[in-house]
Amino acid sequence: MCPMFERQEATPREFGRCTGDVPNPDGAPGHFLAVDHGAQVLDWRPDGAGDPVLFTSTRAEYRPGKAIRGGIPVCFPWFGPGRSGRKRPAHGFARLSEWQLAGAREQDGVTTLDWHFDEALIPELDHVDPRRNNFTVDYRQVFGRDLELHVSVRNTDTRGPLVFELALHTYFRVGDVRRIEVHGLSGADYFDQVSGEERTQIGPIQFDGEVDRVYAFGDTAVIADPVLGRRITLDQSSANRTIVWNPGPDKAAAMSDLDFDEWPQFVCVESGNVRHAAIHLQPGESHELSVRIGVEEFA
Ligand SMILES: O=P(O)(O)OC[C@H]1O[C@H](O)[C@H](O)[C@@H](O)[C@@H]1O
Repeated sequence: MCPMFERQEATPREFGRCTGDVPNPDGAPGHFLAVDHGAQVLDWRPDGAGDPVLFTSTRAEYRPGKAIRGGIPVCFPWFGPGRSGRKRPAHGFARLSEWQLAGAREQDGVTTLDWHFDEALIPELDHVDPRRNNFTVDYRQVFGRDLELHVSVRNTDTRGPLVFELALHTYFRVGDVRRIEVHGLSGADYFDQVSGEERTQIGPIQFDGEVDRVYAFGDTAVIADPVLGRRITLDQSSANRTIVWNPGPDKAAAMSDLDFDEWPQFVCVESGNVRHAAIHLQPGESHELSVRIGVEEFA
C-alpha cells in the first residue's frame, strides 16, 4: 500500500505513519511524512537537502485525543470554537481522529495517499454531541515537486443538510516571522480575531506581535522569506477564506506544546471555508477544497 506504513510505539510515531521519498532528478531525494492521526501531513521537503517547508513543534504531543502542533491539521467540522463560539474541541474532531488510509501509490516520482474519514471513525470525546450527521471526507495528498491537497466532503445523510466549516491549517516553516511578508492579500477585507475589528489589508502582511486574521480571500498567497531565501506559493481552489496566524511571544509562552523560542519559526496560512463562508450541503451533495504548495529559491 504505502511506500512505508508502520505503527510504532515510540514517540512521535505512536500513530500509523506513512513516509517515503520523493525522487528528485535535480538532487537529493525529497521526503514526506503523514500520520493517520488526523491524516496530518507532518513533513514535506521536495528537495531532501533543503529546509523543511512545514513546521512541526519540537514539543508537539503525539497521543490520542491531542492535536499535533504543526504540519497540516484538518479543521472539520468547525473552525476554532465554531460559529457559535462555544464548540469543543477546538477546530473540530477531525484532527483528533484516526483516519483510514484507503490507498497509496507511487508513479513517476510522485506519491499519492488517499485518506478516508466518516462519522463512524469519530472517537469518544468530551463535549462532542453523539447525535451527528452522516458524512464522508476523502482527502488526497500528492507529494511531488509540489504538494497538492484535495479534501472532499459529502453529505451522506438523507435526513437533512450538513453545515460545516473546513480548513487546511498549514504551518509553514520560516526563517524569522518578523522578517517575512505574505503577498497577494492587499485589498482583502479581514476579521481581526485579536481586536475583534473588521479591517482591510493594505500592502503585504507583516508580523509584529500576535496576528490572527480571517481574510475574505481565496486566491494565491505568497510567503517571501529573505532569511531562508525562498518563496512559498499557496494556490487555493474553492477556499473563500484565508486565515493568517502567528501567536507572537506572549501567546506562545502559554502554549505547552511549543518551545519558547519557536514562535518566530512559523507562520500559519490556512485555506478554508469558515465563519460566514461555512458550507451548506443538501443530502448527496459534496464540496471540494484544494490547495497546491510550491517552493522556489530566490535567485
Ligand atoms: O491551538 P489551536 O487550537 O491549534 O489553534 C491555533 C490557532 O488556529 C487558528 O489559526 C486560529 O485562527 C487561532 O485563533 C488559533 O489560536
